[in-house]
Amino acid sequence: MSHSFATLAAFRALLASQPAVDVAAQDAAAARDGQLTKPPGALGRLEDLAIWYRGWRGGAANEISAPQVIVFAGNHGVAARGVSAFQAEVTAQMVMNFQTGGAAINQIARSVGASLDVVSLDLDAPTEDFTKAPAMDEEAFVAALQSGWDAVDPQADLLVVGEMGIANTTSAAALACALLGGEAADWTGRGTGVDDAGLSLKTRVVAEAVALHGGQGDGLETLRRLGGRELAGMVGAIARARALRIPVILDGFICCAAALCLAQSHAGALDHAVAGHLSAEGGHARLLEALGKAPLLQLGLRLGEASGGALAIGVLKGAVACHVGMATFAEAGVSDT
Ligand SMILES: Cc1cc2ncn([C@H]3O[C@H](COP(=O)(O)O)[C@@H](O)[C@H]3O)c2cc1C
Ligand SMILES: O=C(O)c1cccnc1
Repeated sequence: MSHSFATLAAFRALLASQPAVDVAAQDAAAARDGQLTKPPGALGRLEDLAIWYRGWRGGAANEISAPQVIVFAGNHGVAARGVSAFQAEVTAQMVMNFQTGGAAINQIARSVGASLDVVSLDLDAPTEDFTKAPAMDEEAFVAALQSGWDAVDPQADLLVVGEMGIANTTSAAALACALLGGEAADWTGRGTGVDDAGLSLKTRVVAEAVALHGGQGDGLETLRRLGGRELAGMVGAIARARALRIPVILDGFICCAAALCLAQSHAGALDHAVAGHLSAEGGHARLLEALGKAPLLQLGLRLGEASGGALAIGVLKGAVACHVGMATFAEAGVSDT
């Protein structure tokens, strides 16, 4: 079942009626986990992951065979302030690179057996510079949420969302600072690699943006003001995955900043999501702590493009494969003491 929502109020209403975890499926998975041929707890977090995954999928126990990766692309008015080490044209150029298979995410998605969709969101119409005005009006914001909602494949059994958008670590830092407090400097990192002068300019820009838009509304309203189309696209997709009972792996700092907006508007809206990795971008560790999510991987990545989340597909596949395929002590004739 798909929905279109003409207004933000309609999207909020959908969020209020999302499915909960299937407790019976979760309990059955926990019971099965206890009977598998291994010392109790010996598969560590893989055991919790498998139980969590089965709880959200419900129904028959299957291995993960149809993971979907979606990369949303958008352009930011604030890029004109010089907050990135790269120019805004790179967003569209990288979309071409995704389409011809030349980016990191193309290789990673293929290596873990995931499909890859790239959703380009009005690259010719950057959002407003949010140091001067809200990034998006409601119409643009809702359209981006809807694009994310529509991009999820109902046949997928796992979703990873990520982004491409020059200057979007500035947007992510402003969102985290506005919603979680602290100083702009606590949340502002080097992104694509700005130098010291660039970092201090970027920190001032984040502070200006938070002074203008902080405390003006809940997570979704803050996302409209300080976010971007690709961040809103990720939020729409995470919400649609919940409606379809598709578990989600979050990517790095930018993805988690977008996800934070959803969680701050609707408590529990990320219960069907895990954190794929800890990014090297300053602020991600604190952001994950606020989300209450421990990362699956820590590889020093600071790329975005869903790359860290997609790498974590392999971990989740391994967890579910063990859960589904292992013999129980009784089946294998292995003594359980
Ligand atoms: C060639 C290239 C490929 C990328 N792939 C992801 N990003 C990442 O860098 C950007 C965020 O950093 P900032 O806020 O400093 O602009 C985003 O587009 C993010 O996806 C890239 C950036 C570049 C330059
Ligand atoms: O963690 C991320 O999402 C990230 C970090 C730096 C640049 N682009 C993305």
